[in-house]
Amino acid sequence: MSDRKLTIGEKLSPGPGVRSLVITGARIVASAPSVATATETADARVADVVIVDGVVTDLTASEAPSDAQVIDADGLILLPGLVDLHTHLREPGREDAETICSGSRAAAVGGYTAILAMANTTPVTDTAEAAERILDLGRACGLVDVQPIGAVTHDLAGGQLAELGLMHRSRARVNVFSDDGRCVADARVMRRALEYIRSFGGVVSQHSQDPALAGPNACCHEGELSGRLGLPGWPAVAESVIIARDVQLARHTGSRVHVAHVSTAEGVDVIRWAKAQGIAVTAEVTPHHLALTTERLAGYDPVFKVNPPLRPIEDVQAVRAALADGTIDAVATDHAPHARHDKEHAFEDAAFGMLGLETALSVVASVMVEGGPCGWSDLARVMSSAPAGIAGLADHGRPIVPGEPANLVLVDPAAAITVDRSSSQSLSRNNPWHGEQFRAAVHTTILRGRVTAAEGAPAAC
Ligand SMILES: NC(=O)N[C@@H](CC(=O)O)C(=O)O
Ligand SMILES: [Zn+2]
Ligand SMILES: [Zn+2]
Repeated sequence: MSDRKLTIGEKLSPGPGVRSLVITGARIVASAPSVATATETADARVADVVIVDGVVTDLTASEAPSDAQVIDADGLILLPGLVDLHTHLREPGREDAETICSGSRAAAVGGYTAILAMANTTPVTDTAEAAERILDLGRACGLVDVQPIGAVTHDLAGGQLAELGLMHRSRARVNVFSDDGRCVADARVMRRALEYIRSFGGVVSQHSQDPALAGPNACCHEGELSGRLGLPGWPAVAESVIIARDVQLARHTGSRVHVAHVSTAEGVDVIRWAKAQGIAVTAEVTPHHLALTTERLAGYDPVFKVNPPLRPIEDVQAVRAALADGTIDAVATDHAPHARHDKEHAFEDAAFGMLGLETALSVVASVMVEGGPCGWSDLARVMSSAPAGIAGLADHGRPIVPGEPANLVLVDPAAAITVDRSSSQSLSRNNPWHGEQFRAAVHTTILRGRVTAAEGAPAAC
């Protein structure tokens, strides 16, 4: 093994001849079982990781090829690369807000090795051709595996089913379907979609929000604060009634439902009940619903306008507890970039959504690990292995052992960082964490043995 340490520049452009990499001295963390254990010290061990041709080949540096490049990971934690079930890239249609490349750069910097691209682009991803195009653009960029999500209904209109089977049988192998941004509100349409995708083990990721209960102008959690601010409110029950309906449809059809961005204690209660019945339901929560409360809206800053809305502390506590006990399976960012001219308006007129890819790990570590109920192995479960399993991504979220693809992230648990929206890789600036300080941060991201980002800088794509 070479004793030459890499400089950042070398990490970012390893050169054509480099086929092997050694990570020395990292604490290797395996994904925990489904309930928070906070036992990361017990189930982690310090070892070296040898990677040849994109695959982990050994856990002893002495077995590394003599020309291997070295990452000194003393003091760092090595996790399986993160997987995001819920990313909005704005290509095609709104490349001023995000492209597949800029979103891929943000994902790599955020520790992600795979992201699922939501279907609400212009045009909508509702055909096999559209899905393959996203797959191909993601591959051309090459910093993260971009897996398209297919729409449930044609043009997200809620009526006619999209080309579910053709999208699944295409090169894109679409497995997750969602009309996100809109709820599949018609129970009959939802039932047909679930019946259809059951044949190939697909899943519907539902934006659970009854449109009649939520109302067309709602933009704030319905409660004391919405009354005080004079903003149209959005009741928690609009979320829980759809989750209740959908878990019954999942049971009836024998098919699989995934609850996108669950945000309420009532929603969590229904999911907990459904899981106890053995119904095939999974759920995700966003970093912002784990960390921020509705009080942030007091200044009418549109950066905090998001769908579903930020909720009161009781809901925040409920989603944290549910993530720790396995009721909520995964963290997903709902990274929703918006151009300035769509976001910088009076609160009621601004677009919904906030950035998330670059800050997710730091936020989740601060809320759930540092002083929270979880260990790093739980974080690996909820941000990597569980979402990979839900989406059916076989090469991600894997244990860090010989024979597995080297899709990895190194985390510095003691890095003091201050978020600066101007240094984001995203083309948009709607970052709700601007100015916030965090302790843990992504250090290096590795996709199939290639360093895709190091210390905040992405590799060339
Ligand atoms: N989350 C948001 O607030 N916005 C999303 C749509 C969505 O997920 O609801 C978007 O596409 O901008
Ligand atoms: Zn949504
Ligand atoms: Zn979304």
